[in-house]
Amino acid sequence: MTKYVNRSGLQIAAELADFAENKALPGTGVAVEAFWGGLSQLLHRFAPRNKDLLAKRDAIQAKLDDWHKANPGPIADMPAYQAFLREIGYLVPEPAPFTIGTQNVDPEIATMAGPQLVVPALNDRFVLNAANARWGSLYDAFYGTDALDAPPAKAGGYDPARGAAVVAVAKAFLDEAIPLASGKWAELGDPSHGIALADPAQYVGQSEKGRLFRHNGLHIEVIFDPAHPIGKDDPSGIADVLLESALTAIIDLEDSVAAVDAEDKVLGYSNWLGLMRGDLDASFEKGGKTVSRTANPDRQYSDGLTLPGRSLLFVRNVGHLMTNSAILLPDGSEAPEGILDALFTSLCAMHDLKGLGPLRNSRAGSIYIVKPKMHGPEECAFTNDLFDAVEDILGLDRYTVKVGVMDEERRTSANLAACIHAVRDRIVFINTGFLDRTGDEMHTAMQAGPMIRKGEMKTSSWITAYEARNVGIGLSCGLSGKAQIGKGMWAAPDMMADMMVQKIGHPMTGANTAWVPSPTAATLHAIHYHRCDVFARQKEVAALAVPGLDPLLTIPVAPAGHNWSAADVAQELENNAQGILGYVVRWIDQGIGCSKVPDIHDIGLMEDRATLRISSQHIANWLHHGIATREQVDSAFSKMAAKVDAQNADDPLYEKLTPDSIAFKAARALVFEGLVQPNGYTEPLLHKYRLEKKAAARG
Ligand SMILES: CC(=O)SCCNC(=O)CCNC(=O)[C@H](O)C(C)(C)COP(=O)(O)OP(=O)(O)OC[C@H]1O[C@@H](n2cnc3c(N)ncnc32)[C@H](O)[C@@H]1OP(=O)(O)O
Ligand SMILES: O=CC(=O)O
Ligand SMILES: [Mg+2]
Repeated sequence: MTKYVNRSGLQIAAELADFAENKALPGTGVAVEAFWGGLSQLLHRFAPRNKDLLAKRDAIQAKLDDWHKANPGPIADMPAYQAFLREIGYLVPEPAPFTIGTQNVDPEIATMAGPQLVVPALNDRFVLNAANARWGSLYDAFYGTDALDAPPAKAGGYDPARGAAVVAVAKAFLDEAIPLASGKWAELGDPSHGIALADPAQYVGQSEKGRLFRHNGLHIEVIFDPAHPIGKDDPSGIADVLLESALTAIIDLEDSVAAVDAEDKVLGYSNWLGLMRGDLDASFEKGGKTVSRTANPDRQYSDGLTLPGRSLLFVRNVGHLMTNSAILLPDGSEAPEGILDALFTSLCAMHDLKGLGPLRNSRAGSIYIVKPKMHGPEECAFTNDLFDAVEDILGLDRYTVKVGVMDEERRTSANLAACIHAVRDRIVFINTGFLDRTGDEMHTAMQAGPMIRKGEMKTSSWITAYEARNVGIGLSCGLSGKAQIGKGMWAAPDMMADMMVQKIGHPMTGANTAWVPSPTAATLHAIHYHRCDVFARQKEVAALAVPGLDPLLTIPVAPAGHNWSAADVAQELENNAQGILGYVVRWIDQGIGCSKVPDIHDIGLMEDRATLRISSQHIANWLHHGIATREQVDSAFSKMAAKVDAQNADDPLYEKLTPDSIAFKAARALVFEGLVQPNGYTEPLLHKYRLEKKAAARG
């Protein structure tokens, strides 16, 4: 049972009060009483408005459901459909042309182009790794992944044949990014005689063993060390090639975490505080040894040049939907979690702004918050007002708190310019969160008919229009040079060869960042920003026509006469059921919010709340429209439960899925109650069953 203490009329979980009063507030200049008083007023002012916005979502969805019931199937009369959407306030008027006015933005966001890493906030080992992923070894990234087109490493230590292939491909990359005046990097001899570059201006400086170069705004450090095991066999003593990789990273309190109560929230906030101070550390067992990890210092080069040693960090708050028992309002109800996140994560970031710890995050003096799952401009305006109020409580200058708007709900995509306008003086990114967006696409048109298969979504017309509109509208609102236009996650963490082929498509669209799931993926994806000059590309893309609403609003309902075979249906159900079970069992039983789960083809896919939203809504949709029966769905769940058990056989903490296990019930509920989940979200059921599991574990 949560123990509460009373502060300014609120019931605050004791561990959260302790965190605030003894860890987060000291040094910030914000007095304890003023903080709790401010929070009390903040909740008084914003909790009812938050509730109204959620009620509006439900009211709109109910009208959409009725409309689709009356007009089943794909949209036959687009003008009539759009008129209806305007009438119910789903589509709102476009703002007059405008340019965002955001100030004090760090260059990693405004003027540089490179990968963005996302990491679950509750995992200290991973978040430190993410902060340090600003620089990554290209040799390691090729050696350890299928991005290298060479036979796998032979067992038993370093494989020299694979190593040679790594060196060859890394040097070929150097020939592309920092060509020599004559010859190839593979032919470079003793570097002490100097390295003549085709463009000498690319040389930036040197460190003890490294030579530092720059291309397309990104740094490359070539390490020369003839005493190193790799360098000693290299004709010029090159031991490694380091790439500036994850320019920015998002410490995620949302899609990738399981945070259901004060205990979990305090863990997430503590890790964020440690990162903002620069004194977070983590110890863990790896390869039979205890490893300690801390945040890397900045990097020093000749002539006093200092480069950031860490990714510039954002924190992703939760959206407007959930409440959390960490704080109870005077009427005993739970406080909206997004309001808590806004205040607590901003407070923690003051340790960075005030330089209270050993390291700095934002050199420009900003706090970077990603806000997910907002539906339309009114909800963006709510966030803007909320951040104003947070700044007032904490004594921060107006617009210190910046916002990244996830374009991941359909009502936001359809009114994107108005959404940007609502936060125009604090916006630092728009990003296509296509995973949540796909879930919302399905739920919005749930009543229209059976959806196309999950695998076909990525090529359907709405998603193409959505991606292109996001860039086009972002450019027309003046984001280039001031803010990020971002692309979504590469959700196949082990498929790096495919990523190398496909993900260059992201910078080519004019996006100056895109999400990657791991530091290794960040280093490999960085290559794409050497191959594509994004800011030049943005100028070309700005001249292209932006797709209109018609393709965006074309719903992915299967045309009449679809004829999926019994085998197609079984495969679709089993694939979704496997993803759901594999993800949910670790979420509910172990509190792991992001997992790599093998799909039906045994490809490990990143699963999180957003991919769960897709899979659960897809089955719910096919069930609702009679493409599958309850019995078929249950049989897919039973079959896949055995498979998921086998996949987890090596995990000593794993508990098998049985019909009575809480995790299995949660997975079934996500599908069988999927139709009535708000906007098809997974959080309400995930939280309910995780809390049940935690209570059961406490006895
Ligand atoms: C829809 C959306 O919202 S997408 C955004 C949310 N998704 C995410 O944030 C994905 C983040 N990624 C992850 O959580 C993980 O990469 C997973 C779950 C996909 C795979 O995790 P694992 O199976 O443990 O990965 P794997 O075994 O290949 O690698 C683990 C190593 O990589 C590191 N690593 C993996 N992912 C990350 C990451 N995102 N950030 C930092 N380090 C990471 C780990 O620290 C670990 O290294 P260590 O042993 O030195 O500490
Ligand atoms: O948050 C990202 C998404 O794709 O959803
Ligand atoms: Mg999302």
